[in-house]
Amino acid sequence: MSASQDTTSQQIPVTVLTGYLGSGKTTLLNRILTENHGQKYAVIVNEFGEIGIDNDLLVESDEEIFEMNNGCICCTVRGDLIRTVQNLMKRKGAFDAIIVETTGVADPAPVAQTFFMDDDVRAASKLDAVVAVVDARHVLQRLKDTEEAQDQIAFADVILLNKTDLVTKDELAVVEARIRAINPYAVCHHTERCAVDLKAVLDRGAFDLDRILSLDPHFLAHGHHDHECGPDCDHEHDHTHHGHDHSHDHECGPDCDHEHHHHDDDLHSVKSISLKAGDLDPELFFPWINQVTQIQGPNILRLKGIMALKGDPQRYVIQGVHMIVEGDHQRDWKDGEPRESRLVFIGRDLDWDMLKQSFEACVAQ
Ligand SMILES: Nc1nc2c(ncn2[C@@H]2O[C@H](COP(=O)(O)OP(=O)(O)OP(=O)(O)O)[C@@H](O)[C@H]2O)c(=O)[nH]1
Repeated sequence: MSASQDTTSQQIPVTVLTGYLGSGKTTLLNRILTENHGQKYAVIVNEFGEIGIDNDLLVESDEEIFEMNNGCICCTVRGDLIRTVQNLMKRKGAFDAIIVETTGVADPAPVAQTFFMDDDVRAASKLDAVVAVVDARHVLQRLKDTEEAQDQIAFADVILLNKTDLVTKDELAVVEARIRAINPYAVCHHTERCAVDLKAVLDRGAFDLDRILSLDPHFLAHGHHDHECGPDCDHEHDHTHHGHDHSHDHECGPDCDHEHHHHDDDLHSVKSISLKAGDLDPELFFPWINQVTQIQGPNILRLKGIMALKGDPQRYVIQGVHMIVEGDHQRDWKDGEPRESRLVFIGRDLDWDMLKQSFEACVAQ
């Protein structure tokens, strides 16, 4: 678990661009490539695993995905992407950053994991952020019928809620609430034809342990929201088509950091879970997080957290993708800053009660 400061400066930042078919990825890409920002981008587009037209049209190509050594099917890296990045690296200096546009129906995890997990790729490049373009007009339907649409939102650090010209203000609010229910932590911009300040999209440092918290104002904010959920609560953390339905029979109070439920009629719904505690016992916490990610890894799309470890003057930041967790010290806790441990999971079929209880068992005595 470490993030070397020395290597990061030489690593080329990589932005992974996701979004369902027709959401506006190419529109954004064209904007990035034509705006006058003085940066040179290498763009890797779309075609992973798809057969070239010159190949045998009759053969369905399997995506080339390698399991990591631990054999977990959730932890995969893409051989084709590794080779493409390696080839690009031979032309080092020719560009400042890499953008990978994934296919509209692709699960973004293997692409992100390749940058997160493959040693050679990682030495040369660093994952900057996962950006999802969402079609405001069609996303609600897509969320009902495809898991990929959920995964793309769940995985994102930055979301462009695009095609706002095709929905009313009220419809947009419903769509945004639905997106927030899947991923309350991404920064969300409303756009028409992906018109957004590119600084909001590029060079975000969302996977950079040093910057992860300072740059993302929404990250972890939800864990200590300052509203009170009342009987009329239509807050984003629980939506069903049949009215308000917290699955636990309590009423959310001001410290509610309850799990975030989603529409009943969706496929295995993605939800986010925020956990909060004071100082943790590192002897308990590290074995716990390793165990949780080993057991629940396939269902964990993203995890991020900042930990106060007993006896440790520094904030400890962790993040993960499926079973792979990475962590490092960030900076000293400031005078007067409450030493608080906060951990967020975004995933599918996560057992909130088990996670909460076992997390709280790591609290330092
Ligand atoms: N009305 C409207 N149309 C848009 C907007 N953004 C993009 N489009 C149009 O939507 C269509 C799809 O946009 P693309 O940028 O090609 O979408 P994509 O995600 O690259 O599509 P795939 O490559 O099929 O996955 C194009 O006709 C765009 O001109 C928008 O904000 N409003």
